Amino acid sequence: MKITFLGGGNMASALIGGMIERGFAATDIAVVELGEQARAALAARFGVGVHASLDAAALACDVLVLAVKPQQMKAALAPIAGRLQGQLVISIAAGLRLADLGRWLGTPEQPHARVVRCMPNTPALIGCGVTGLYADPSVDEAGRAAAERILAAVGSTVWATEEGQIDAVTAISGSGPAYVFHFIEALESAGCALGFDQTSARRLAIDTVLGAARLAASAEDSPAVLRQKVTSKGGTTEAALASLAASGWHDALVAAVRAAEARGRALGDELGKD
Ligand SMILES: NC(=O)C1=CN([C@@H]2O[C@H](COP(=O)(O)OP(=O)(O)OC[C@H]3O[C@@H](n4cnc5c(N)ncnc54)[C@H](O)[C@@H]3O)[C@@H](O)[C@H]2O)C=CC1
Ligand SMILES: O=C(O)[C@@H]1CCC=N1
Repeated sequence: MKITFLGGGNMASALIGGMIERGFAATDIAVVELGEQARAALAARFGVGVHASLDAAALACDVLVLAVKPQQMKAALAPIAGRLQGQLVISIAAGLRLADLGRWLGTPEQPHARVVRCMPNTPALIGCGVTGLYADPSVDEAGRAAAERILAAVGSTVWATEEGQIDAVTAISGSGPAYVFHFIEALESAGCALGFDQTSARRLAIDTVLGAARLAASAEDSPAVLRQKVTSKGGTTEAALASLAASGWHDALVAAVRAAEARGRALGDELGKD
């Protein structure tokens, strides 16, 4: 399976790194990237083929992964509109809808329908991603299996039953690593405020998140039960959780995820108008 990435930035690098780690051949992967330095870095880091434009060589693939920013997508696809020959297209762009991508990839009379909309996340780089997928109903079983094979190489996968759920996946797990990194930053600052040097505070913060996530993933207990097991009556955790509750932490996070989902839908509305 020959795979071409359109756009070789953060997310494409995370996917390519994870795929190669899991046994995909670098010689089966090509990247179309505008930035000269980025192209050189991708070739040196992963050994993949690089192209400055979506020329015929880059288009000679089975799967085209769309990995430019949503705002860059329409212009990036203009040179190939109507030129695809049945390739499976996988879009990882936030917000952009299948109907609009199909129009931009094909012609107004004949949109390209063989498109799967996906939302991975950056831990894909170390094989620990999670991706939501939704396929246009016309995508056949082989197309779904190909998309699944690529994304499952870099983490777990969840198929959505309707396209709108991809905006929710974007808000939960696509953007989610940023929420967790922000949490780590805050725990690290607290460690520094309580007298640790930054290196030690960071170690305490990161290993706490890592250990708790691994425990949550492996234990039979729910996260709520695991939390209760840490929280001794009249103890330190209870004091911390009461302080978090008083500051509206839980509702603030739910509101943040809702804001991300709304932004995804708004991006689809704004950019799909063209
Ligand atoms: N960063 C993240 O955590 C995630 C990002 N995404 C989606 O992935 C997509 C890419 O995001 P990032 O990698 O973060 O952005 P990025 O800005 O790091 O990468 C985009 C790359 O595309 C290149 N590019 C722009 N126009 C081009 C064109 N016409 N031809 C070839 N290359 C072109 C840019 O030079 C840049 O290197 C976005 O649509 C985003 O919504 C999805 C999941 C997570
Ligand atoms: O912030 C964004 O729009 C992209 C989509 C999910 C993660 N990063």
